[in-house]
Amino acid sequence: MSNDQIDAILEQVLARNPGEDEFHQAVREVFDSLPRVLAKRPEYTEASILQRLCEPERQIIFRVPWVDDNGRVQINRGFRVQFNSALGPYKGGLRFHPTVMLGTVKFLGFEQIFKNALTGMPIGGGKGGSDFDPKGKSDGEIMRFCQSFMTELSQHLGEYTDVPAGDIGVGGREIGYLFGQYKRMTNAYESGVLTGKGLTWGGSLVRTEATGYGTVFFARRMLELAGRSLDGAKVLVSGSGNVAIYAAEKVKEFGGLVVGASDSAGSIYDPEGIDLDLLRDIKERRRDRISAYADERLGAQYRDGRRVWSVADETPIDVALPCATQNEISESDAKSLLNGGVTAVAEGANMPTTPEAVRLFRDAGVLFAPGKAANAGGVATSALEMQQNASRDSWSFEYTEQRLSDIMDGIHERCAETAEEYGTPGDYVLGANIAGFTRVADAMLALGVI
Ligand SMILES: NC(=O)c1ccc[n+]([C@@H]2O[C@H](COP(=O)([O-])OP(=O)(O)OC[C@H]3O[C@@H](n4cnc5c(N)ncnc54)[C@H](O)[C@@H]3O)[C@@H](O)[C@H]2O)c1
Repeated sequence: MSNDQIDAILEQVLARNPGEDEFHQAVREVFDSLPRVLAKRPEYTEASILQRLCEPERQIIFRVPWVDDNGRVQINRGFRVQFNSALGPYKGGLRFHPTVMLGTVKFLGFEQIFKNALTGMPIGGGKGGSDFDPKGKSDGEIMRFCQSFMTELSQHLGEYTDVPAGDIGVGGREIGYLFGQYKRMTNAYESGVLTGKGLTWGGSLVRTEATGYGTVFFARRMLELAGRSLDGAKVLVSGSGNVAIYAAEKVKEFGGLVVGASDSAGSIYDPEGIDLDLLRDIKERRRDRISAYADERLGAQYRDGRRVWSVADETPIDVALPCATQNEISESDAKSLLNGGVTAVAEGANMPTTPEAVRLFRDAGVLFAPGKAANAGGVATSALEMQQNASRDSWSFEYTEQRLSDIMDGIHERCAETAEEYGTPGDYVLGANIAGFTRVADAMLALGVI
């Protein structure tokens, strides 16, 4: 397939999905990596694999009515995009955040197809969520919302059909309420229908830590191959949620110093290294803003409205781990990081680096691990949770963490080898896109035109 033909398909995808900028960005980024593989494998073009990949198998949009603590009826919108099931049941998280719209869910679902393929496990790609904002809601409101959301969604799920998990705004508490309502709606204790469950009711050890830990396992391997290490490295982590906290924890275990973190209101700089117990207490228990950290920790600064990457304007930084949300490293943030001496970036979040920033990093020779490879540890451990549920078993922390570490090394090898095979050694973006794409495309070819 020529570059012109690829561009023409891209134009069709953009025209068919107007206004979905993040979805456009995700598709464009994958397409950019594909000319060489499409030239080598004409059967993908003959079977219209690209066009089929960009059209979700099913998209569900539904009303979510619920009653708030003042007795008022509230309405939110729910989504589930079942994108591609060539490799297994749809698998991907649910995001509850006021910015969620169809294009957000489609971008995340599209990324998820390739990420899940890269893990080597039998899982397809999907994603869901709602524009519901959990911030400032009571437990009762969260529960009523989750119950209403699941009342509709339950019709479309099943351990062999579609298996959601958490994402931004959906943690253990929400998964509990969602699972409870699913159980009630179906009169079945179908553990394998949701992952991220509590440890006493079917969850897997290490699932909570998996995305953050996995990102750091990937970064460690990438640095190792370049003759470097996390030991003694100065690191910035964005966000202070699930992925950020456990990424920071693993960096510390490997001898790195995490000096910055953030939330959507601002960032903190702590030259002595972030006190993770304090951060976790503020974020996980008190559900407070990150500014509280600087109030309670001597020597730490709070930077209202500023991204954590601005810390690199003041002190040298070796590694950046964006773990908050999409497009959170702009071109000027990338310049700050480069001026601060950053040599490696690993994406814990999905698509956190804008295309302009990715270009700057690649031109500067920064080791760059794209999210669909670096943050695949979460979904991989979800697949391990499904395995444990299917065999009515539960594994130890050490065993599960070792499996996660092996899976991340495997993903790293797959990306590195593919980049090498296609003549761009060290290009993890191209390696991840092609390795993920070929695994799904081959399965789609085998399954016929469906
Ligand atoms: N949880 C998982 O297993 C998992 C797996 C793969 C990828 N991811 C991705 O990782 C990212 C974080 O997810 P999470 O599960 O940690 O969610 P979370 O809700 O636990 O945490 C999100 C964090 O990001 C911060 N944040 C949100 N919007 C922001 C903004 N505009 N600017 C700065 N900070 C902002 C929040 O304050 C919070 O600290 C998302 O991109 C998600 O899709 C999560």
